[in-house]
Amino acid sequence: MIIVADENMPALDAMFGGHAEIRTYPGREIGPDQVGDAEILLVRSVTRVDPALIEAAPRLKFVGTATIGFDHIDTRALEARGISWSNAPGCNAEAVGEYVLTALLTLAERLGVPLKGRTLGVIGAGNTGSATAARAAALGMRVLLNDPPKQRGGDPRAFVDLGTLLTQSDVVCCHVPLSRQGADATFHLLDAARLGLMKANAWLVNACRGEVVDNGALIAHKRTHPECRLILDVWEGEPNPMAELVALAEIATPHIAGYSVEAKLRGNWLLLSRLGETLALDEVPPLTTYLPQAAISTLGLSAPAAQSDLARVARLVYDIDAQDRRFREWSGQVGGFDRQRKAHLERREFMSLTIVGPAEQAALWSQLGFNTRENLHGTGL
Ligand SMILES: NC(=O)C1=CN([C@@H]2O[C@H](COP(=O)(O)OP(=O)(O)OC[C@H]3O[C@@H](n4cnc5c(N)ncnc54)[C@H](O)[C@@H]3O)[C@@H](O)[C@H]2O)C=CC1
Ligand SMILES: O=C(O)C(=O)[C@H](O)COP(=O)(O)O
Repeated sequence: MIIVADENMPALDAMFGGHAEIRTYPGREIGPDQVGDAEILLVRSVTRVDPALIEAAPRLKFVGTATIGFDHIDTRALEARGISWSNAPGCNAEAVGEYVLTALLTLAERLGVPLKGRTLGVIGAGNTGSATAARAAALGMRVLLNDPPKQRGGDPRAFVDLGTLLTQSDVVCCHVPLSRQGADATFHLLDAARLGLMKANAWLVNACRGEVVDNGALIAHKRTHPECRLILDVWEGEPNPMAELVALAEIATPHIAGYSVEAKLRGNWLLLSRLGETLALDEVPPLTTYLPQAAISTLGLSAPAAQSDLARVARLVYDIDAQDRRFREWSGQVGGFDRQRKAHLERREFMSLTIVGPAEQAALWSQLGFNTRENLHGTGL
């Protein structure tokens, strides 16, 4: 069995090595010339699985993308050839929720504002949107959800229309897939007119796909609404984002909101689970088999944490300021965006850190995603 895979997928040998021959390439370079005898193709979001690639792979049985988004895959062309495919739903939901939470806490600290009592609007209440919503609610934020497909499907949560969300939210977070057709198409969902509905000092977070927000219109909006704050992880025209927009963002990162160690391994592992029969696996080892020990695993708190303490702890796990600085240093250099992604700061999920602290805040830490156990003495470690 021959597997062609993106070289940026971790633990490929540990997971698939015993069952197949693995050939790896940089994701953007996987094309017709690399897949001639591939039976399984494992990719991430930067490989375009289009008709030309599919035609060049006569032995292809399965395409797996270790991501949630699959706008880079021509699923109709695969289905027409009878090739099965899978994405990895939910693999990076916690990572994205934690990225957004860390970014919000960091920006709030810079501006000296409380988050509690503010309204956060989530556009797209699926896995990543729900993970973000849960953390915002734990901070005491009022959460609004907009998701017409889920609302039509009978999801019992309370939803609002997009106009209501945009006019009422202090923070607007985008968590939709990129789609270009149909009633729910998201390409330029936030165009000039919709950006104009936001409060003048609203914060906008885009951690889904750059093209969901009209980046040119966003630049114009920010120029006329300097109080608006931007947290941007994704960009139109990746890997060449508009330098002007990078400079206007408060927090700018190179499409790594979903890049925790756990999320990347989970994405591969979900594909391994899908391939059990094809690879004749007796069993799929649990994900923990592949997880390294976190460098810092326990943190003791001697007093209830204020918002500034939450920010410090979040950044102990993931130093988003450092990621932002690095991105700006490299921004504009040829190949800089992809180099930044490859050399992104290693980041564990909050669950890798056990918080030992006052009992009254155990529920808060747990809702934010951390591991918790009560401080038995009530006064610290
Ligand atoms: N920056 C990063 O590293 C990451 C980016 N993403 C992006 O975020 C997207 C969302 O990820 P998940 O939450 O895991 O996907 P999901 O499929 O669980 O949720 C997406 C939600 O958006 C809703 N939706 C679709 N069209 C909509 C519209 N027009 N308006 C409002 N809601 C709409 C869907 O009904 C669904 O509930 C992915 O498709 C991917 O493009 C995901 C993970 C990491
Ligand atoms: O899951 C998704 O969808 C994402 O956006 C990925 O986290 C992006 O990572 P790469 O696939 O581009 O490495």
